[in-house]
Amino acid sequence: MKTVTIHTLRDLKSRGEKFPVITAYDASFSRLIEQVGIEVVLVGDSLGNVIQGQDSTVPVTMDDMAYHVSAVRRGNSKSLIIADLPFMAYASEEQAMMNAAELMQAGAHMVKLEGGAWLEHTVCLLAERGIPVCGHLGLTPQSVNKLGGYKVQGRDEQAAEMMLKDAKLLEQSGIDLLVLECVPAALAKQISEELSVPVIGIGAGADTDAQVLVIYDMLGLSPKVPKFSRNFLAETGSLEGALNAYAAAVRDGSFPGPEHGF
Ligand SMILES: Nc1nc(=O)c2c([nH]1)NC[C@@H]1CN(c3ccc(C(=O)N[C@@H](CCC(=O)O)C(=O)O)cc3)CN21
Ligand SMILES: CC(C)C(=O)C(=O)O
Ligand SMILES: [Mg+2]
Repeated sequence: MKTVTIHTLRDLKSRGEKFPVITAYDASFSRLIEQVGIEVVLVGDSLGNVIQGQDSTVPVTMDDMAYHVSAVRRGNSKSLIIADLPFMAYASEEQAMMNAAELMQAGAHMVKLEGGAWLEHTVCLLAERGIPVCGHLGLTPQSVNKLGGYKVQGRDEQAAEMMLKDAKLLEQSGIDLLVLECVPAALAKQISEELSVPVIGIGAGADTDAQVLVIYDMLGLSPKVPKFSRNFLAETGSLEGALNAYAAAVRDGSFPGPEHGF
């Protein structure tokens, strides 16, 4: 695999080629991900759940994120590395710039933040300063206490319109990628079609430009695997086989199936 940049991903979208994204938190999995040629690695704040055993991503700190980003970067010199800015690390524009800089200096190529219109100016500031940004709409787990649980978002017409508007505003502000989590497939399809930046889905149907899964979920290691995931280790019997099968299934459109969506 050639070194992946944001331009590689735009080219894939313009050619209609779907690409896989997967989370990693350490150098060993990150090396395997490079070996099988998965274009994008997300150092997700889901590490709160799967590494630390927390019941949400809210307890995850900047120190936690920087530690795992540096490990993932050391294991992989080809994939594009996205790092989640954790809970309250981008509450103000000043904090967003300081903390994004820290994750970029730890080895990330892009930062991700959860939210819509309120992030308009933050995204502009980061983009202007040379930091690529990934947006995240739909189920935004850092707001679980406000949302009242891990629930599908954008079900009624008003919420769907709002999400489309937020997506367009984030694109105008300068995001280079967008994650849509737990949204109805038809809405994710529409947003993917109307944006020129690649849209990555999780529990968002088959018609986004890319898919992402938490690596421990697709290896069957998580105690509570969300319904949008699939156990690729059980199907293949090796870590390398599981990652290869996931990448192939995303690229040929066979994952996700209708049973993985809302
Ligand atoms: N291991 C793990 N996997 C994830 O995908 C994940 C994390 N952790 N932590 C951060 C967020 C939280 N996420 C979650 C967690 C639970 C559900 C869940 O229970 N979903 C229900 C559907 C709810 C509904 O129907 O409204 C499901 O049955 O999958 C979804 C996303 C996704 N992210
Ligand atoms: C589930 C993905 C999109 C994420 O944000 C994470 O792993 O933290
Ligand atoms: Mg996250």
